[in-house]
Amino acid sequence: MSQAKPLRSSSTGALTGTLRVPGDKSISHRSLMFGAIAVGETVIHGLLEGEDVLHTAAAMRLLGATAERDAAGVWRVRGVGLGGLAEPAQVLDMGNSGTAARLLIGLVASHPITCVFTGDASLNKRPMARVTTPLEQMGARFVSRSGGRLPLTVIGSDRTVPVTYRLPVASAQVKSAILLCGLNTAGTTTVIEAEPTRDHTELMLRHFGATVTTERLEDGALAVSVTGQPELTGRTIQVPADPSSAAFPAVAALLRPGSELVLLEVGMNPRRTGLYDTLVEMGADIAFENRRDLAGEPVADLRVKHGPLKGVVVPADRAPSMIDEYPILAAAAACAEGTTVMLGLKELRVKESDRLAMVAEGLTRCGVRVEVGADDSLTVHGTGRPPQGGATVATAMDHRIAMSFLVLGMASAEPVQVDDGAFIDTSFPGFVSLMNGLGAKIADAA
Ligand SMILES: O=C(O)C1=C[C@@H](OP(=O)(O)O)[C@@H](O)[C@H](O)C1
Ligand SMILES: C=C(OP(=O)(O)O)C(=O)O
Repeated sequence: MSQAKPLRSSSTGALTGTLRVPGDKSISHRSLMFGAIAVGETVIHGLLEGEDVLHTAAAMRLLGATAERDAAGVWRVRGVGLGGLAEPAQVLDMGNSGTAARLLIGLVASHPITCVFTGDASLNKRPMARVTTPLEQMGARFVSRSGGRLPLTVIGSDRTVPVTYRLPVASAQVKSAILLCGLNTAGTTTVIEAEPTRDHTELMLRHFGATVTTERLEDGALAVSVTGQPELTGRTIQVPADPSSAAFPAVAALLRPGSELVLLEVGMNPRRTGLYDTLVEMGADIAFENRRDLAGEPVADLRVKHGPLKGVVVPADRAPSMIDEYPILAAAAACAEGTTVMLGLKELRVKESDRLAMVAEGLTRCGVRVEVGADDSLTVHGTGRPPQGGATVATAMDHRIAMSFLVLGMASAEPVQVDDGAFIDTSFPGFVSLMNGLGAKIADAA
C-alpha cells in the first residue's frame, strides 16, 4: 500500500439495487484467531478478505496454525489447540489494524513465547499501553517504543494469573485482549465495563466451547468473566455483512433523491447498531426486514429509501455502539436540516487517524459549518441543502474518512476528492466498483 490513490466522487442520481456488503471485520478477525487456538478444523463462510483481516490470517500462520481459502471462497483454519501457539520466526506485521494488534497481543501474552509486533505508520502511532497495562498485571512483559507504541515485543508466560480489571476506556479491543489472555490462564479472569462494548469475543468464545459469563453489578457496570483453560473445538462460522460497511451505501441512499437499496444480511448485534438508531431518529426511512439469527449473531435485510433528515443530539453513551460510524454520520448530518451534536467522541482521536479532527477539517473544506468542543464533541450545522464540496480532503491513512467523504461527494454541489482511497481495502475491498454499480460516480483522480 505504498502508492496513494486519489479518488473523486461526483453528484449522482438515484442509487438502486440489492447488495450484500463484505463480511463483518470484527467477527472475521476473531474467527481466524479462535479457529487457530481450537482443536480441529474451523470453517468460515463469508470471511472479510480485507487487508486488516488478511494480516490476522498471516499472523496465525506464523504462530503455527494453517488458514487457507478454497476456490469457493470458504476459509478453513486448522488450530494448534489452546496453549499451542508457536513462537513466530518473523515480526508480526498487523498493517493498519488496531483490532488485530491488540487482540493478538492479548492472545500470545499467556503463551511462553516472544513475539514482535509492528504495523504501518498509522497503527504505530496508536496507544498500546491500554492493553499492556492489564496484561502486565497478569504476568506478561513488554518492551515497546516510548508512549507504549508499536513496534512492541511481548514476552509471554505460561504462568499468567487471572485478574479482575475495570476498563478505564470503553473498548472492546482492550476487553478482548484481557479475556484472550485469560483464556489460557488458570482460574477466572474478569473484565468490568461501565459501558457495554461489542460482545463478539464473548459470543464466539462460547460458540467454540468456552465458559463466558456476565453479571450486572450494583453500579450498573457489566462484569464479563472467562473460565481459563477450556477445551476449544473447531466450529463452522457464518460471518454477517458488516454493519459498519453497510453504513456507507445506506447513508448514500438516504441522501440521493429517488434511491432505494436493499442491504442483505447486515449484522444487527445491538452493541453495533447505534448509527441505525440515530439515522431513524433523524427521520430516515429504513425498514429492518427478515430479522433472524445467523450462527449466533442477529442479522436483518435493510431497505433504505431516500428522504429528508433532521439534526439530532447523539448522547455520549451511544458512542460504543456506533464508534466507527461517526465520520459517515457527520456526512449525513452535513446534508440534514438543522444542527447535529455528537457528544463523547474522545476515542475518535486514537483511531486510524484523529477522526474528530479529520472530519471537522474535511467538512470545513467542503463548506460545512462545524465546531469541535473542548469536551470532544462535534457539532455539524446542516442547512437541508447540498454542501458546497469542491475540495480535496485529507484522509490520513484512514479508510472510514475516505469512504465518508466519497459519500458526501455524491450529495454535494461540486465533486469531493479524497487524497488517498488506497486504505479502503483494509475494511471494504471492492467499495468503489460496488458503489458505482449502484449508480455512484467515483473515479480515479490521479
Ligand atoms: O473489537 C473490535 O473488533 C473493534 C473495537 C472498536 O475499537 P475499540 O475497542 O478501540 O473501541 C472498533 O473501533 C474497531 O473498529 C473494532
Ligand atoms: C477503528 C477501526 O479499526 P481498528 O481499530 O481495528 O484499526 C475501524 O475499522 O474503524
